Amino acid sequence: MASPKKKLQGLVAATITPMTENGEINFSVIGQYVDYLVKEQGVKNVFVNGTTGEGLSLSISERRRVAEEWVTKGRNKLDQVVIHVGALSLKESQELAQHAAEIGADGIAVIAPFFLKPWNKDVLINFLKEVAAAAPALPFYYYHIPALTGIKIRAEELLDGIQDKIPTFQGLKFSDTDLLDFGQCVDQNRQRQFAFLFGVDEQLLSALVMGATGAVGSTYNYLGKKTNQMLEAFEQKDFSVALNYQFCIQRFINFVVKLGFGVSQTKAIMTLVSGIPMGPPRLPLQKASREFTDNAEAKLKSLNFLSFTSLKDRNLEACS
Ligand SMILES: CC(=O)N[C@@H]([C@@H](O)[C@H](O)[C@H](O)CO)[C@@H](O)CC(=O)C(=O)O
Repeated sequence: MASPKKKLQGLVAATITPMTENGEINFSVIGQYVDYLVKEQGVKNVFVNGTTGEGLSLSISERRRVAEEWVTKGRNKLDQVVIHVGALSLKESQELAQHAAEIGADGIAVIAPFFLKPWNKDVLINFLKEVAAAAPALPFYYYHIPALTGIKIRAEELLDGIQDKIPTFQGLKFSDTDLLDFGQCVDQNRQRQFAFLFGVDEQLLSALVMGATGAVGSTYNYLGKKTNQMLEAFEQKDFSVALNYQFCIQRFINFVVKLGFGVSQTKAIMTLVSGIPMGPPRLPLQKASREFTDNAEAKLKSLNFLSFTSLKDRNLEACS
């Protein structure tokens, strides 16, 4: 059985794949990106080539190179680099899993194949098992994101007996709002040392109450520091302070969701906050509009998530 150096916990940034204006991957900024996450956001774990990283829009060779760059640039800086290796083709998924092991990644994650779909839990487990077997020394995480895959098999059901089939199974990345399902995953597996990583950033506090051991998300790229303050307050059992942080984060996410929020907009916000050019997304996604970026910038400033340019910008919704 795979035994990770230590359990994956705390915040995990779902990394963006930086691109140039002509649509090529901009590998040259990944080193700077690692330093930014560690030094400015206090985030030392990354989840590479997932939804935010447009993993399914990259070629297999691009995915391999992106994974290599994160592992190389993250060495001695990041705690864990988990590579998402899910694909529609089992063979491609296995190739990526094996590659992740070869380059020294700390874990692999897999989504359910979503075109020709597994029609029940056993079929899905069989698919995951075959992928996991290609990297038998790496911790394996199931990436549950039913709104995007369309696979509605409950995570609770999937976890039932999963280690008998997949001995390297180490945890769940749960990107869904069904807290009954999430809570039952935790409750029914209390004797096991699984990582329960929540993936809906705006609801993380509720998931912590349910027993989440960590979180993977897009906003930890630029709101990692604020979210870490929430985690600390929760640890200290200072629940009203933790709630204030969550509400503050929600105010921003709620604002951008109303404008239309997704991977493209995450790229624009991260460029704005970090100063590292993330570039446009790849088709079929469209670049975020100038109007979106201007509005997001004003909101970030008013919430105190970005430094003020002048005192008159201040207002009362600022979060401390
Ligand atoms: C659908 C989606 O992209 N969800 C994000 C969240 O971090 C999301 O952006 C955030 O909760 C804001 O809604 C993550 O769960 C995705 C993720 O972890 C990934 O990129 O693999």
